[in-house]
Amino acid sequence: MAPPLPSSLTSVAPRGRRSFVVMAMDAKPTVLVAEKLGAAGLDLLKTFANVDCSYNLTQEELCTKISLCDALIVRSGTKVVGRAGVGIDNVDLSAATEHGCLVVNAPTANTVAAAEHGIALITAMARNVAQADASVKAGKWLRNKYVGVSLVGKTLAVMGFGKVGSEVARRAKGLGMHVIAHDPYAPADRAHAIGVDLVSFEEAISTADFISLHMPLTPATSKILNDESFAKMKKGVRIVNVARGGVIDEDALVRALDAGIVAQAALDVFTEEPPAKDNKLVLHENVTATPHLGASTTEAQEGVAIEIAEAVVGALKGELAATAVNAPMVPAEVLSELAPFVVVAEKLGRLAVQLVAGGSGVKSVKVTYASARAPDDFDTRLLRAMIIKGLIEPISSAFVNLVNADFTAKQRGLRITEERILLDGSPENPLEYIQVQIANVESKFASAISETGEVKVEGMVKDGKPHLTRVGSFNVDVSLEGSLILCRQVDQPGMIGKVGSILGSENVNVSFMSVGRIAPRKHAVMAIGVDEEPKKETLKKIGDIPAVEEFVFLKL
Ligand SMILES: NC(=O)C1=CN([C@@H]2O[C@H](COP(=O)(O)OP(=O)(O)OC[C@H]3O[C@@H](n4cnc5c(N)ncnc54)[C@H](O)[C@@H]3O)[C@@H](O)[C@H]2O)C=CC1
Ligand SMILES: O=C(O)C(=O)COP(=O)(O)O
Repeated sequence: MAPPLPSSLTSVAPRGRRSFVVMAMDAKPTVLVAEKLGAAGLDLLKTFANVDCSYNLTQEELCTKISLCDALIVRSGTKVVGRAGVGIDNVDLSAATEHGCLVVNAPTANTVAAAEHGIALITAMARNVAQADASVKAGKWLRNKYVGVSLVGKTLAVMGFGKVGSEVARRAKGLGMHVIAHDPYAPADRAHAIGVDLVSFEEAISTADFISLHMPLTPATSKILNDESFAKMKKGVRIVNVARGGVIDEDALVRALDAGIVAQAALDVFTEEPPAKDNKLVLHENVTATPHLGASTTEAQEGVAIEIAEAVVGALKGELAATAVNAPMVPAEVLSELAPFVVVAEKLGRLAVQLVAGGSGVKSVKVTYASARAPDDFDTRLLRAMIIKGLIEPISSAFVNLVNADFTAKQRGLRITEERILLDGSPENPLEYIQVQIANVESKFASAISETGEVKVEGMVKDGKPHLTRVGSFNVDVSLEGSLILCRQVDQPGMIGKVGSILGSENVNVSFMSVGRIAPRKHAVMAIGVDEEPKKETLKKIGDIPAVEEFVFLKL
């Protein structure tokens, strides 16, 4: 599991309301399990949370209950988040993302079960097992009617060479089938390693005796088997679907079955589940149907229950779930390495936006990462999300986290451009410094405007702590903790003492102080870290010191 991150990063509860997967660290969280989940997973959840198992809820009941819960676990029968299975097509991901709600799934524990069911359907279909069984039970003995076809030497096209598809391919090889696969995104060497050739869509569907579907349902795969594709298939082809009903145009399949293009189909999934009683496909004599049983083995359900329970508990504890569907996957090593920079990133965002006085709005932000690492070795998504959080939260009621940062920025018309500066030095350290610049704005603190006209702040990690190292064109060095007073003054002796004594007399503790200047006896910028927020009158006293030209108070 990934190490805990600062809770500001992983917390996915919109302010003032509880959410599906939320870090309510104060009380024991409540997990609503809305569909049947294996006992092992429930036990695991109970070690950490209150578990409410409420099945068959109406939409209204579900909505009422969700508002009181911290996490929700569903399977495929629910329209609404931890998905105890692979397919997340029953979760409105954009709505979840928009509300900063983390969606996690259990992507691996039912893979073998789904692959085994695919193989079961291929073999059962080839030998008419379901139809023959029904006829024997009806008192018939139709040995000639149910002559089947052999699998050995036949070509199987696996459409979607992912987790399930590759396991089906491996098993079909064991049955003596010639296996080809179509998957525009799968690495060819992974296919070659098990003796499978990756081919084009056209080649796969036109040369196969059996076609087995294992791709996710996406806009690109919706009804990918349709009248046009059936027309290109070998007469007598057999189709298996344990992926999602929507990848087949079901009316077109009925037509292809009636026309004899498709000899048989074996379907575990349907566009509408359960299908209507008079569904022509289900009732077709050459179709074998199962009620979405791909993941339904005792072993898979136990595995899925544990996988989702671990993911939900991890998310509730503030760990970034490795199986998060709508947040960038950040490997554990990268997470722990970047953790201190995550704080710098958020604080720089907060500082930069508080320095803005007006102008054409905060629209264009440039982030520069200076690192000795090659750009390919350095993933900035996490840092970018935190800068966005820092930029947006002080000026809005929005709650920004890793899940919804990019979305929220886009929605607010905030354009973030990223640049990397490749430094000489040791790539062991992921990052030297981060710089945040906001263009086309005026600043409350004129000295924060750089030579090129942007509000500019720069920070780095020193001794594991976040530091502000540059404001505008002034170098400073102040730890980014508590709050900050930035003050520009004429560079002359006694200034630190004067400001320090005003703060001291008002019982405001100074945690850090640093002065940066362009040249001796000209202008200097003093950065003062304070533990308490000074009263307005105290700040006014600082402003009234004759040598002080401008100052600003900033909350970190
Ligand atoms: N019937 C059941 O109970 C179960 C169904 N499933 C379903 O099986 C499907 C596959 O699951 P996994 O293998 O775990 O997913 P996966 O993500 O590991 O594999 C999907 C593969 O499809 C490929 N793909 C995407 N677009 C494609 C396209 N246009 N043409 C061809 N390939 C394309 C991807 O590159 C990927 O390799 C999913 O739809 C999942 O929901 C999974 C488990 C149980
Ligand atoms: O994991 C998947 O994608 C499945 O289709 C399994 O669905 P289920 O959890 O059995 O309702």
